[in-house]
Amino acid sequence: MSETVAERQQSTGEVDNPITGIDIDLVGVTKRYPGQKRAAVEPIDLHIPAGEIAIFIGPSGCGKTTSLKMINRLIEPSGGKILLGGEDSTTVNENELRRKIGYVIQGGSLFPHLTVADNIGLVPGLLKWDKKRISDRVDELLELVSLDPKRYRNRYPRELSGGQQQRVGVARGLAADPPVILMDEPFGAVDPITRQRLQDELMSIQEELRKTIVCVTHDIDEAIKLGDRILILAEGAQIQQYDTPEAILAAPANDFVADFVGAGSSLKQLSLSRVSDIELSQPTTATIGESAADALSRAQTNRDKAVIVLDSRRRPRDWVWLRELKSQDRITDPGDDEINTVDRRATLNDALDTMLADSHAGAIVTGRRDEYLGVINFEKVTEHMVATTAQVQAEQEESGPDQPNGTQPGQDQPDQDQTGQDQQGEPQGAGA
Ligand SMILES: Nc1ncnc2c1ncn2[C@@H]1O[C@H](COP(=O)(O)OP(=O)(O)OP(=O)(O)O)[C@@H](O)[C@H]1O
Repeated sequence: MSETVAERQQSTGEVDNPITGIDIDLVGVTKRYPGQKRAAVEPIDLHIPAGEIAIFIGPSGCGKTTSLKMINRLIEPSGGKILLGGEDSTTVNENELRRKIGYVIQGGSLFPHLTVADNIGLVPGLLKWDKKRISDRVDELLELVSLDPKRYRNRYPRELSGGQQQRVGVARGLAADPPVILMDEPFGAVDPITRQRLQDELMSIQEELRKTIVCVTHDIDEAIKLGDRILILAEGAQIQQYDTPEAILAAPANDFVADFVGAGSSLKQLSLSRVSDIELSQPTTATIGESAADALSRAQTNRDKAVIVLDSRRRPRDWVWLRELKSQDRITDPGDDEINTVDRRATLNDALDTMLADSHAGAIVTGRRDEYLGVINFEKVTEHMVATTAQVQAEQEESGPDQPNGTQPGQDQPDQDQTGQDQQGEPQGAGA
């Protein structure tokens, strides 16, 4: 199995933030629902290292959600053991489980009659934190998920957009600072651009907090983008492959995986390229409140056609054409309007999507806590993609046509039973 970012950082000592997550181990875990002929989860062995994001993916009904929910005992296993940081989860009481595991589901699933603050403060309240501590924690988490506490803490869920509700859902999952976060299709209910922003934010939060995150998704691109490791399951939660996205794309373990990863998996390697691989341009910036004439004159000297407006914490708030500046006295705050940005960890595919939704032929790039970093340009992305495609093709020609089980990534597969029953390749990666 190839090395993950967390492993590399550990072995080289280049650790920015300490890991706050804990190991999760499934040992011979099974689940048979009453009256079920075939077990939903046949014995599964799995090790998820502390500080990593593991993504569960597989066809509908293969047992992803059941496997996830057994980790926080929303579903009781029929057999086997689940260890959290080496401790058997069946010996842990309910409050201790709440403290250890945060849970985030599609749409945020907020309580409609509670404010944002009360939704986020729910678990800390159950854990009997005092009011001041809960209130401070709510503000801290709203900042972390890029919602201004003053503006949002007293709103009700119906007063938020779908993406904002989902952010509050993430904040609620993080509220008691649990080492483990479980996410079930967390970004399934929002439009593609919001989905991409939420994924970026999750990666940014994870870089800071280094929890152990287990996430179920139906979207292979989301799995490739977010996962340190991807677990590909077939019916009965049988492990087909459990490895890094790079390793799975380069060498699918069997036909089932190759088929699941999908046609053009060599091209999918492009979605492994990140915004941070590209040199950013640095157009003129201006700060809210400063003289518009000063900003205009700087932009004209730099031969820029537009200016990026930052707030006092250097977060991008607007991208204005010079003609709009000419009618202004001061650089103004655009208010509630959200600006499209991409995180530096976003994939180039995401960056392209954001550019297409914008009229500037570029996308504003942000780093930790939404801080402005520069602009990624269309030409730079296409140049990089052309170079990467050429490299992937050259590597494929060099390695010849033989792939595991005679399958070439991207090659059309014969009709297969999605249950995996017709597959010849042995499931791999169990207990890896
Ligand atoms: N409460 C239940 N009672 C009986 N069978 C169930 C129950 N919950 C799930 N199952 C069955 O167990 C199997 C696994 O279900 P699970 O929800 O874990 O799959 P999944 O991979 O998450 O599916 P999806 O991607 O469609 O959400 C399915 O065959 C499902 O019908």
